[in-house]
Amino acid sequence: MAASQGRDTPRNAQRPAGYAALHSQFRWEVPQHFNMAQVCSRRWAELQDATKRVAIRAYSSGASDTFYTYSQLQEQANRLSNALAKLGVQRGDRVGIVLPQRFETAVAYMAVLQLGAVAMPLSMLFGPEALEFRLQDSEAVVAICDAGSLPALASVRQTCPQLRAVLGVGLQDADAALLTGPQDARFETVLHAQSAVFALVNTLAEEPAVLIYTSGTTGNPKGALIPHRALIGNLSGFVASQNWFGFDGKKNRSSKAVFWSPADWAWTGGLMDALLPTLYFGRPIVAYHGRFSPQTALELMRDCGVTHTFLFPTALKAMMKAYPGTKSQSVRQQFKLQLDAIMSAGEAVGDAVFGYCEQQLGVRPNEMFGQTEMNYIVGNCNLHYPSKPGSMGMGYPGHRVAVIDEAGNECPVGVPGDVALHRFDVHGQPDPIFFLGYWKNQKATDAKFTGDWCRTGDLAVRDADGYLWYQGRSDDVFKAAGYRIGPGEIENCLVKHPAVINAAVVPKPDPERGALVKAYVVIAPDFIAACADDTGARARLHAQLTLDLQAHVKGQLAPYEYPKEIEFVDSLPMTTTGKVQRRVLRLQEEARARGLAA
Ligand SMILES: Nc1ncnc2c1ncn2[C@@H]1O[C@H](COP(=O)(O)OP(=O)(O)OP(=O)(O)O)[C@@H](O)[C@H]1O
Repeated sequence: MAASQGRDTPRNAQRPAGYAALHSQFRWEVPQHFNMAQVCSRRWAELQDATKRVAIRAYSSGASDTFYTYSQLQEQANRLSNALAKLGVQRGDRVGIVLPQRFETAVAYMAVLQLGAVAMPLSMLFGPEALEFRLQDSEAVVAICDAGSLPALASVRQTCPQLRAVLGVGLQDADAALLTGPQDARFETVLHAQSAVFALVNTLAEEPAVLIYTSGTTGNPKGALIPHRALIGNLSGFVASQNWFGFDGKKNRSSKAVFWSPADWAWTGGLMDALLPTLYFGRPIVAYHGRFSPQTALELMRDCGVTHTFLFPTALKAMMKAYPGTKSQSVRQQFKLQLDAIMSAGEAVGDAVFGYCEQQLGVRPNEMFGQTEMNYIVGNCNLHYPSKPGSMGMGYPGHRVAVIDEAGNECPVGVPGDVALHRFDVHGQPDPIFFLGYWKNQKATDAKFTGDWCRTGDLAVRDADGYLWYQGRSDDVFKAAGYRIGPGEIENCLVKHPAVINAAVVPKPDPERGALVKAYVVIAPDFIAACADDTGARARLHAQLTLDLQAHVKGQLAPYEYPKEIEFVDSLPMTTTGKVQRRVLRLQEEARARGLAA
């Protein structure tokens, strides 16, 4: 694949002048003692306006919203910290938090963190097996859940003997019957009985704060242990990707920044890129835990006056198909949106989604790239170095990011290699964003590093301006007839076709070519509606679409990139974080090939 094919970058161009200055002026300031809860809640709760300063706005579509202030957040967190301490939770102990976006979730994080314990986010979508694996692996001593997650949690109670107590938020009497352990209790009852005063444990910046399991896109999830200082490491990227998050003095927008993201607060994107940085800046974040739909998302942003957001590519793709906009009115006008910044990450954004944000949502998006282990390291900042559609941007200030080869040497412009982050910034200071290591897995931690470079396992090429262009995960990139294929580019091209909602490209084993390019495609409902109950018509639609999509890709990409085979499916296998699990499809192809050979 030609590395910077079709990208209109003059070969002799320089990095934008502002970018170099941002890097050289930037200095990390990491105090010896630092606690995420101190900076995200306590310091705001001590201010005079704490009883008016909104921390969480709980959005209820159609009904009236509930506003929670920083004062309430801190008071409830203090009560919960006292309760946890009474349950014997100590500095360094893990506490599972299986809650959706709601006020009590923020309370739980603040309480665990200010106690010096380690918060372990767990998704509401986890079934018993997923919960059991993480609770056992982490040896969590307490879990905080709500009625939605309690049944799954209760079903694995017996096999997690180290779990001393389960605290249930907002339970009805019927739910509460599932609280069977001697120390299990309703969250509200426990908090009510505790003092509202708690002295924060003055943790070291280096101490563990969060144990977060990777999404398992490529294999078994690994527990990444994140220290308190990682929040500081995230901030330069957060501020830049949110177009200065209201701190652009000229526009004086700081007093109206309202944040929202549909990203689950139980994964890195939701916790470290949304909830915690918003609270760090003392601004309100909207909490909504209904099902995501493009309509609800747009209405929520309208009703709450959301100015800043993180929308993952899958969500933007769904919005793009449901609300393409009209010639006379953009989606921004239709919903009276006030967006100042859109950050998007988790998967490649691609120029189709990029164009949608710009033309329909009225904001040039900032793609960001990072991972649980070292989040928010690369991206764009439209106020200082404008996004290029399809590029994931450059290392954010304070992060020395490069594309390296197997030996750990930087690759020349246009040559693909591993995206890697150096342990030290350009001034030789340690980069605070790094995780501490994988939980109980030193071997995997060591394998991540080549000298001082930490490899992300993602491939990219750098253009002459220094922007990085995503090529795919090392595990997802494959060879077909001798050509290197990055699935992202082909998938991006497929979703530009009006009939396609989502697509995943994987290798199909082929005796002659080694592999051929195969696409799994989800068709937009409008296209299927006409032949829903007619299998003959559906087969004809598939045959016609196969030809159309092949021609569509051939017309835009290199000839060897078009999918030789297309399979139409109702949905793609996804992680709970909304990422396509190509691995599952690849394994399916391999199994089918073995079946044929047998
Ligand atoms: N802008 C982006 N473009 C392409 N891919 C991205 C982008 N941002 C993040 N990613 C992908 O998401 C990954 C980080 O996701 P996360 O840390 O949640 O775990 P995971 O890598 O999906 O799970 P696992 O390590 O268990 O397979 C990155 O390594 C990268 O593959």
